[in-house]
Amino acid sequence: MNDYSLETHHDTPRRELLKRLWQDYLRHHVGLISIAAVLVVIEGSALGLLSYLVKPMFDLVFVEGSQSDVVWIAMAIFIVFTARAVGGFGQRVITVTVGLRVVTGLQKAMLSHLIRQDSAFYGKYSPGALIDRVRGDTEALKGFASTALLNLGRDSISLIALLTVAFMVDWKWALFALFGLPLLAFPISLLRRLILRTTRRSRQISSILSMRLDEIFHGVNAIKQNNLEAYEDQRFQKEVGQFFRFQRRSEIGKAGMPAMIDLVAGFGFVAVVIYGGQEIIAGEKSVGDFMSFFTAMALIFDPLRRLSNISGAFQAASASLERIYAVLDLAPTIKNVTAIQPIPKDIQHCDVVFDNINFSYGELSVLRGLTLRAPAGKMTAIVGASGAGKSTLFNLLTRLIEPDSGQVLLGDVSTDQLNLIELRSLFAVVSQDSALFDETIKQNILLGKLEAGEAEVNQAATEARVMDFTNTLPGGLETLAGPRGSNLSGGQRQRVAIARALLRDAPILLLDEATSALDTRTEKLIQETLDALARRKTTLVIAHRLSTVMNADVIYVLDQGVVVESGTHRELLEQRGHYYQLHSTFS
Ligand SMILES: Nc1ncnc2c1ncn2[C@@H]1O[C@H](COP(=O)(O)OP(=O)(O)OP(=O)(O)O)[C@@H](O)[C@H]1O
Repeated sequence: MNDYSLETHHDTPRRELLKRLWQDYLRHHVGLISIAAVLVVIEGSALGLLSYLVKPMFDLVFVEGSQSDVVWIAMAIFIVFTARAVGGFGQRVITVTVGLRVVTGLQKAMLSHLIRQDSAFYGKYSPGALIDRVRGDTEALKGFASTALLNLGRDSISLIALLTVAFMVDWKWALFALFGLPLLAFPISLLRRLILRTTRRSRQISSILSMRLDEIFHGVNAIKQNNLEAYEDQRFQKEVGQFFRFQRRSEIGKAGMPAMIDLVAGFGFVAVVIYGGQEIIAGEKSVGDFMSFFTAMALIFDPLRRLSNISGAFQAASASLERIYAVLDLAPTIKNVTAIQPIPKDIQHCDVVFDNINFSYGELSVLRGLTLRAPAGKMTAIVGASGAGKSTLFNLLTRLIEPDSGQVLLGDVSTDQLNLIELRSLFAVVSQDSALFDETIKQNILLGKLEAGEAEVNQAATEARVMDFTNTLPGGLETLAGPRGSNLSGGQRQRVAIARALLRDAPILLLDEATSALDTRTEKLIQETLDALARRKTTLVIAHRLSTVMNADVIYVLDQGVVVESGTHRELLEQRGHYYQLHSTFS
């Protein structure tokens, strides 16, 4: 049983995550990374060379006053700076490019993975929370990839070069300056744990915030009509407060690392000034020695601070990486079997059969041993009280969900033996939720058949009475439908969805309350089109308004997940049972 969990597994070693990231994404950019590595060496060594040049500058130029040495030292310093500029620029461009490619690659992979998840998964996670994973977590990773990795290469090389110079000048001074660093191991490991823990929590809360915003913006009218502004405000403020607290603790942890390095550096410097100062006074060391050493040490602590920062940034990034791989590791339950059966050639002559279906949403039993047959090329209606399980039948047919037991058949082939894409291409669906996108009305219709020509679109739009209202719009069919079709009325949205289904021209038509939002006149006109279509296609209709199903060849009445009656309109009325009661109530 798939529980569709996106919980992260904190016991997965973070090294494993990095290894996967390398194999899946970074490995492909190994050429660019190698060039960046060379540039890193150039940029990183420049600081070492610079501090090395301080010694001749002091001893030969400032102390001895040698004019001839000024020129080569100045030239050398210029070359060092130029090399550093070129290396730094090239390295940055490459690292940022690789970072962006990794992040956009992850975003693409996450979306194509998520879009193929079972629809039950979307019942568990809100759009806002998923948007936050795809955008927020990958962005968090990008911050690490492009700045931290950039520093990692350059600063490690700088550190090595500068340490070499410091030890070359005087190894004892160098040890004095650095003696406190090993003492930092323990507090730093504590800080790293703090950062990881707090970042994990702040990423979780960030998902909740995105979900909340998504709900608020989608439901803004309901919020206003129910005077819920203050309630939503307070709830959001409380959650933002939590986010603030965890994020701040994480940032404090990150800031703590370089601060500790600074503190230890201070003690080291004091020790060198006292000890080295004595040696210079005694004439054992030159001022140039001291200045060269001092420059190297002063320059060491900058990269060292940044490197210690990386460790914190890595902890933060790994919290996002865990969340990204939790998505990429999720496997859908509804997928193709290994031995796929071909779609029956005579699909238009195949009955649609639900054979002894049991289905439940978790604990809620929805269908209980339901059996019904929708004859090929005929119109079958399914009626019954709200919540009886009618729409669930359509979801089973299109394999958005799977039965707990029993079979859905097309002719004598079980739908779970067919290729999912081929199976779904057999249906044109108009559902209660006529999903429209923020594109033009025409583009929304075209989603039924992307390759359709102008004439086909116009015909579908005319038959679905879309033209009736687009003719009065300045943009006509090119008018934008707005986010989720919000620029159109409920009835207009339904007409666009019907036009899309007509254009699709699939062998099986599924209409779930397809005309419920239309005025009586338009409904009657569209009903004629749909009735004509139903004569050529296998059609299943769900409707509360019984007037729309009176002409159906067979009507099934559902009650609490089972078929309680079936027959034509006339036969069912004569039975004086459930259908008769429904009919009397609504007419
Ligand atoms: N995604 C879901 N998760 C959990 N329960 C669900 C889900 N979708 C539907 N249900 C439940 O399953 C039952 C059947 O729902 P279904 O949508 O099939 O009913 P219906 O007969 O089409 O109702 P209506 O006429 O109101 O559209 C209902 O009790 C509903 O609450």
